[in-house]
Amino acid sequence: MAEPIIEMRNIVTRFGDTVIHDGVNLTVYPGEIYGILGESGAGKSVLVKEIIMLLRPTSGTIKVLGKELSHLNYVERHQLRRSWGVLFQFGALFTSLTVAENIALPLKEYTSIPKDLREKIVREKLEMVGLHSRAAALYPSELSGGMIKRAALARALAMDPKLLFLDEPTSGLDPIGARAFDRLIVDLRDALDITVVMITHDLDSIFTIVDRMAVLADKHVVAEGTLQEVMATDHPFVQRFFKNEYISKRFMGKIDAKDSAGSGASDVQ
Ligand SMILES: Nc1ncnc2c1ncn2[C@@H]1O[C@H](COP(=O)(O)OP(=O)(O)OP(=O)(O)O)[C@@H](O)[C@H]1O
Repeated sequence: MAEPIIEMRNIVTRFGDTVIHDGVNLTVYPGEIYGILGESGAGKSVLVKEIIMLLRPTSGTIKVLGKELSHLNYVERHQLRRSWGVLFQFGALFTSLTVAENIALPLKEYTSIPKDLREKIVREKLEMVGLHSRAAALYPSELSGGMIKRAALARALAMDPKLLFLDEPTSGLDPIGARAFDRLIVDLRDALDITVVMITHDLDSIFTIVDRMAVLADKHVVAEGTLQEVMATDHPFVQRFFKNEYISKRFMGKIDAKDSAGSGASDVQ
């Protein structure tokens, strides 16, 4: 198997006396769409913030792209940050900037690319996420929910990242928009050869586009692996989350289809 692109080992996270993670381990491999699942408050966002260096764990080690985060100096941290894009929940676009200005922001902040080239990159990224070039001049308040997500995704892709972090990417979208966004994630992964880590509660996404996942509960990763591996775990949260009749009826056909295809999640729509 390839070298992991992200490795978390024995992560402990405490805020004051409150323990959020008590020995979390997970491994993400290149090219995967990796899901992080768990109840509200389980510590999914904190875990991702630790990977992208917005928070430091109390103890434990995190390796991203072969680099151990706690060993990096200021310049190395700055360089590593350029290797990923992040789509926060609700898009988090700057409301006072147009879509084009939002997408160009990381390019302005991290590079000295001239304005005309920046504009070309913005056009490219808009096309990549399926937005019309007319969207460039619009402000976030003029966009639909789906367009905001796509614009925020375009901004996350501005620096040609190797890794993409998505926080509940389909939340707030209608079912058709959510499935279209799932397809976009798979297409981008395939076309750009990126690794995607996404926090999600969306069963459709979990059953159709996630390759491997970690389930956070009781301050630990209680299950990690493919859907079949995770569903074989008898932890009560996993049982509650996956094993009820509604889910079985709705999704079992899809599991079989994925199994018989014998390959990646993009086989199943
Ligand atoms: N900077 C912080 N300082 C103190 N406590 C924090 C901080 N960030 C998060 N927490 C706490 O850590 C716990 C886990 O939060 P986190 O946002 O990671 O949960 P989550 O699993 O992502 O939940 P949700 O699905 O609701 O977004 C929560 O109890 C939260 O209040």
